[in-house]
Parts: sequence; structure tokens; C-alpha cells
Amino acid sequence: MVSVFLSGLLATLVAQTVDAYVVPQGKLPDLHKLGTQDYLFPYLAGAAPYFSFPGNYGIPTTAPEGCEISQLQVIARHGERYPTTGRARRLFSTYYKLSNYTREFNESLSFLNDDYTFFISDSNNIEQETTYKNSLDVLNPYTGQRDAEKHARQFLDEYSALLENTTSFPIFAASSRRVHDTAQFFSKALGEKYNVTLQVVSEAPTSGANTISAGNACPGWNESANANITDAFSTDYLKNIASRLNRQNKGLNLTQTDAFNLFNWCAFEINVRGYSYMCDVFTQEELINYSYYDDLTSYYQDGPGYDMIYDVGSNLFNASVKLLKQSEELDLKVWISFTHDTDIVNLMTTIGLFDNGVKLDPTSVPFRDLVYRKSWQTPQGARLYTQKYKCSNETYVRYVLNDAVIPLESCKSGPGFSCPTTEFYDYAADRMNGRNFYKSCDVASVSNVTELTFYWDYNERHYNDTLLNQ
Ligand SMILES: Cc1ncc(C[n+]2csc(CCOP(=O)(O)O)c2C)c(N)n1
Repeated sequence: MVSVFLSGLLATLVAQTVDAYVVPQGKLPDLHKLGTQDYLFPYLAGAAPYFSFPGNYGIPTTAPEGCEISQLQVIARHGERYPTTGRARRLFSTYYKLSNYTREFNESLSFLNDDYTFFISDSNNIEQETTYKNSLDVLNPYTGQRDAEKHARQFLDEYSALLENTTSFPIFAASSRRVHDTAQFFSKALGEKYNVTLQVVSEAPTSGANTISAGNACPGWNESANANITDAFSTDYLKNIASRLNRQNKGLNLTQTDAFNLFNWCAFEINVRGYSYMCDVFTQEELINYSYYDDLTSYYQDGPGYDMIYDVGSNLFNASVKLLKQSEELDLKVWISFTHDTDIVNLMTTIGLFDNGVKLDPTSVPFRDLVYRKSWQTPQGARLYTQKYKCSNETYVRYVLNDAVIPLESCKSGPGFSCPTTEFYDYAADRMNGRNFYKSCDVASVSNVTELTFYWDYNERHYNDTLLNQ
């Protein structure tokens, strides 16, 4: 009797356990593709999942022998995500064209014959972080959620000593929902030992200079300011893709715009599903052209090729330098913020991390002299660390981008190729000399907030802004 009861109970328990862990769908051959396309990430214009910076000089990211970290600042992008509204609209238009094709697909598009389902299956996911829950394959190793959790563990592994006497501290997030969600996944993954208060700082233009996302509060910024330069880049690689696919599939009428959209399809499908057969459409040469086009447009829209960007990036750089100077007085040793890719790119432009003075050439793909590789700088989940450390009685600053130390070319005489703070503060003042975010961006037309204060007044103000699906 008892054993019948027990085996019944056991069966129920097993059934419940199995139910809770149903691993759904996914065709068997897809398993071989899942998580195997990392080699493509550096070519996918920062839309693919996280990867460590490929231009790593081999400098250890830990503080050099005899040095101790005194402050760490982290500025990170949100994690892997679904496409934005605009991208999704363009992707759907290409998808509809393909889904209306009535013949069998050939060669690289033949995967579409096998009851393929498009990777945006619920429009509520547009703009949002990919999670264990909204991912199209539970075995997807690239969810933004997992990336943030992994990042948190890596952060603790390297820097938990800085939190030795701190159990309650803030983490700052721009008010985009995916940015907030990333910050929350990161915070939770730090574990119960820490009591993190998320400070959600508005990224609406009305927040003016008091923002992590200066790009959103810059009415003066003009996406097309340098379009006359970037438009000179040849679109032959896109035309070749379209004509190849049209030749292989009679009656298919893909345009060069469709070809461009297919790169995004490839990248975002990996974020959502963990693999994408669409990536097999491109040759390596086409991927190189595509990634350089991203470097080029970013350079002239958000980087050193657009003078105003030095002003935009100065909003965060100025705050960062202020925190560095105050490190002795401040209780907190770790300042963690989450935002968008362009804000990090703007900041790195003002810092001068990837600028050798050579303007990017729109007429051909450069190789030897190309240091501004935006397609490598801010993948999903990108993270820029500012380290301040003390060795004997001297203090030093240096930057670590996506697991790689990137020395400042004109100031690297310190241990670990760092910049002595005495020199660094002059260097920073020089970079920001004459720069003014509020003025240059015409922020006055949307806000009267002239200063970034959230790092200093969060305790009184407790930032808790409404989340935006943008
Ligand atoms: C200075 C400046 N102001 C505004 C824009 C417009 N913009 C295009 S993409 C993006 C963020 C999406 O990134 P993420 O994928 O990280 O969320 C923004 C804000 C810009 N590119 N540069």
C-alpha cells in the first residue's frame, strides 16, 4: 500500500519535474548549428552577440604586480536583443518577399523550404532584450539575460574586493527597457549578498545633460551630416548578393536593400535563436565590406569624423574624470552604468581610444591603417571599464574594452601601459577643451538641465524613470 502510494507520488514528482523542463522544438540538424557561428560576429556591425575585442594586445586586465585598484567605472551596452522597430519593419519587408515566393528555394536559401519560421514571432519582443523566456530556442547560448549574468560573475571574479565594505550600492541604467532589464539581470546575478538599487535615469531629451544617453538629448545631431562622404562607399557587394540569389532562384526579385537587410537577419536571428542559416548566404569578402561600411558610417555619424561628437561624448567623459578625481573621498569604489552602443562610441571618441588621425576612406576598404573598427567595439553587451589603480604612491588610469586593455597612445608610461593620473587629467582637459555638450547639441531647445548630476545626487533623488520601449 505504502509502496504504491510512494511510487504514485514519485511518478507525479517526475512528471512535474519533466513538465517544468520541457525542451521544445528545434529540428535535429539545427543542433549542429547552434552556438557555432562566433567567427562571424566581428563582421556583423555590432548587432551580433557579445565577443571579446579582437584587437587584443595581450596586456593582462588585472592590476599589475604591486598595484591595487582604487576605482572602477563600468559603462556597458544592453545585451543581445530583438531588432528595433525600424529594423524589424525593414526585415519584415524582405521576409514577406521571400515568404511570397512560390517555387522551391535553391542553394543557400534552401533552408527556407523546410517549414522555416521567421525569428520575430511576437511583435511584443521588438526592441527587447532576449531572455531565456522569449528566446526561440531554449538552448540559445546567446540570450542577453545569460550575457548579463555571465558578465556579473566575471565582474565579481575580478573586482569583488572593491565591494568588500559595500553591500548596498546603486547601478545606473538609461530608461530604455532593454537597458534596464540588462542592469537588472546583472544586479540579480551578483547574488543576495549585495543590495543593489537600480537608478533608472531618463533618456528622454528633457533630461538634458543629466543623462547616460547624451545622444538622445542632442537635437543638433544630424544623422546625415556626412552622408555625402559615406554614400560614396560602393554598394556593389550588395548588388552582387542580390543578383546571385536572384540567379539561383528564378523569379525572385531581391534588391540591394534586401541584401543589406539579410545581414541584420543573420545577426539578430543569432541573438534570438542561437544560430542562423541566413548567415551562409554571404561570402567572406561580402562580410568584410559590410563590416567596413559599419565602421565608416559610425566614424562619420558617431565618431571622430563628426566634430560635434567630441561635445556629445564630453558629457560622460567629464563626469567620469570627476569621479576619478574624487576617488579618495567617495565611499563607493565601483560605478556601474548601462546604456546604448552609440553613447559608448561617443564617449570613446572624446577619450580618443580609437583615433590615429587617419580619416576613414569611403572609396575602398582600408586594412593596415584601420584602427576605428566600430564593428568590433560595441557588440551586444559591450563593456568599457575605466580602471584607476595605485602602485607605490602613484596613481594611474587605463581603459579595458571588451576584455582587452586599450592603452592611450599618447599616455601609456605607467605599469600595465596605463597613464599616470597627473598626465591623465591634463590629457582629459585637453580633449575636452572648448567642448560643450549643452551648447553644441542645442540642448536648450529641449531641456534646461545643464549638468550631469545623477552619480552625485542619486541618494536624494532616487531615479526611477518610466521605461521606454526604445
Ligand atoms: C549622437 C547620436 N544621437 C542619436 C543617435 C540615434 N541612434 C541610432 S541607434 C541609437 C541607439 C541604439 O543603440 P542600442 O542598440 O545599443 O540600443 C541611437 C540613439 C545616434 N546614432 N547618435
